[in-house]
Amino acid sequence: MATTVMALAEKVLERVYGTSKSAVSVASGDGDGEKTHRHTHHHIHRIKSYDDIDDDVYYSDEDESSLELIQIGAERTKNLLILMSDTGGGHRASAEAIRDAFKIEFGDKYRVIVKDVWKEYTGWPLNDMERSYKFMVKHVQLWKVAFHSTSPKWIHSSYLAAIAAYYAKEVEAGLMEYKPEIIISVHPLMQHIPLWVLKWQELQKRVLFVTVITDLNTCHPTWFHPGVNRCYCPSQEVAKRALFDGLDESQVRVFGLPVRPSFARAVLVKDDLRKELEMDQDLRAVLLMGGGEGMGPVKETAKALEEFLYDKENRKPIGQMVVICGRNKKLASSLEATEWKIPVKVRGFETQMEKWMGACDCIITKAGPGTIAESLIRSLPIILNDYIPGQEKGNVPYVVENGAGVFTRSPKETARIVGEWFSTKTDELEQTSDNARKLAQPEAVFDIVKDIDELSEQRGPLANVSYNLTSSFASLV
Ligand SMILES: CCCCCCCC/C=C\CCCCCCCC(=O)OC[C@H](CO[C@@H]1O[C@H](CO)[C@H](O)[C@H](O)[C@H]1O)OC(=O)CCCCCCC/C=C\CCCCCCCC
Ligand SMILES: O=c1ccn([C@@H]2O[C@H](COP(=O)(O)OP(=O)(O)O)[C@@H](O)[C@H]2O)c(=O)[nH]1
Repeated sequence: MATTVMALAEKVLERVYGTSKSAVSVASGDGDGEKTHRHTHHHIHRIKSYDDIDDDVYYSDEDESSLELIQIGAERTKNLLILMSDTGGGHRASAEAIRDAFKIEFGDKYRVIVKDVWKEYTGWPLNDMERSYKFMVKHVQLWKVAFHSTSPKWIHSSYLAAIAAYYAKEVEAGLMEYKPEIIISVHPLMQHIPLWVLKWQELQKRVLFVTVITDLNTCHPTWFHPGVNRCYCPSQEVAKRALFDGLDESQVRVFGLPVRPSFARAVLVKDDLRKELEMDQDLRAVLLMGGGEGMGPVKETAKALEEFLYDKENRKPIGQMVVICGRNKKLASSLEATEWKIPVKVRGFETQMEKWMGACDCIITKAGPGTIAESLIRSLPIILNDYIPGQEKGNVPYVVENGAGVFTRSPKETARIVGEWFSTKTDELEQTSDNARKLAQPEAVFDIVKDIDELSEQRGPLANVSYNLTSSFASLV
């Protein structure tokens, strides 16, 4: 069934593009006024941005139909496009981790661009995924049904083929804008359509396409596409699923979930961090958060913590709390307006998560894979207080069975555990922290970028071929 759908999808694309490839026009118009306008705009932007950022290459664009690239110098910067979407905060965090690791390891060898091609190049509903996703995860039953009902290959392939029929040209325009020699997808819905576009444009052999999975366990099968050059799995559990779903062993690598190098490489001293972040120097600290969107029972948990971290008899706090609300502004302003009996820091979206984690002694969070992987690197014992059905469900046993934390949905129970960790059960806190450290994979992002570089080097001169735009993307405009 799935093979039939794939074949159908290709037929759909063939229909979309028509019989002649020159019909795949970015700037020449296709009869659809609005779309043509959008394409033309992108094209102009593309030429501008390339001139702006590239010192080594020059483009001649007097005639848009014969875009040429003239290469100067032997070592040329390679274009690498990372496809992500802000559905949650984890995909962007992983994309940025990969971008930063490329910079650290390879300097200017790669020009890395992080893009949400759906948002920038397509229309509804794809360009509004963030909002739709937020709505769906708020109504968990809806998300549960959507997640599980789209798991069979033939179902999600059909949906994606239908979307491809409508938006493949736009996606292609998005890819063309950056002329990537390497594409990295860090999102479950960014394999199929870009790969179909590459295949149809006969670029599949020239452009390296890899997937970096950002779910630790029960991920959606859309992550697994047999057409990728590599599929980086963060855990053995995910690798097993990839093999089960038809990927070959040669395609699969297990290095861990990519976490920003600022977590892995920075030497952070708790006392210094607390001074910098204006926290109490002596009290143990708990970090409370709910992913990039500030989801889950954050407010209730903060209130319960206030009770359990306050010694009523001696009228003094036994701990302090940091609440990071992410993009949830309503939550932040509500917590900021509260008076607390213990020292509390309320923050919005923080860009230096490694510092806040480094300054604390344990963390309470929903089971987001990014936050979990980062907490492990900082050796933070984890209390998971929620999970999104489907992709995050498996993160709970991943943490609990490895002794790196506990799971409870009850704010009171959560606060009780923290209260004990900070008073009578400090040994348990230490032991859980040790277990977390053992599970951490701080070097994962570097292993991933080195492997991609190796793959790209193995292709050798092929990179030049793919950059010969007259024979690839440019021949299509
Ligand atoms: C026959 C029954 C029909 C049932 C109705 C289904 C209608 C289809 C509607 C929605 C599609 C749902 C897609 C499910 C696949 C999702 C795969 C997946 O794992 O997605 C996860 C990501 C979010 O990333 C995760 O975030 C977590 C934290 O929040 C965590 O960080 C984790 O690590 C991340 O992986 O979800 C998405 O990006 C999904 C966005 C869906 C928004 C839906 C908007 C509507 C857009 C398009 C409609 C058509 C979609 C077709 C999709 C095709 C098949 C899957
Ligand atoms: O204020 C914030 C809140 C969250 N994050 C990051 O957002 C990501 C959240 O990813 P996760 O997979 O945990 O959950 P999601 O937000 O995708 O649901 C992690 O890297 C966090 O460090 C951040 O940088 N600043």
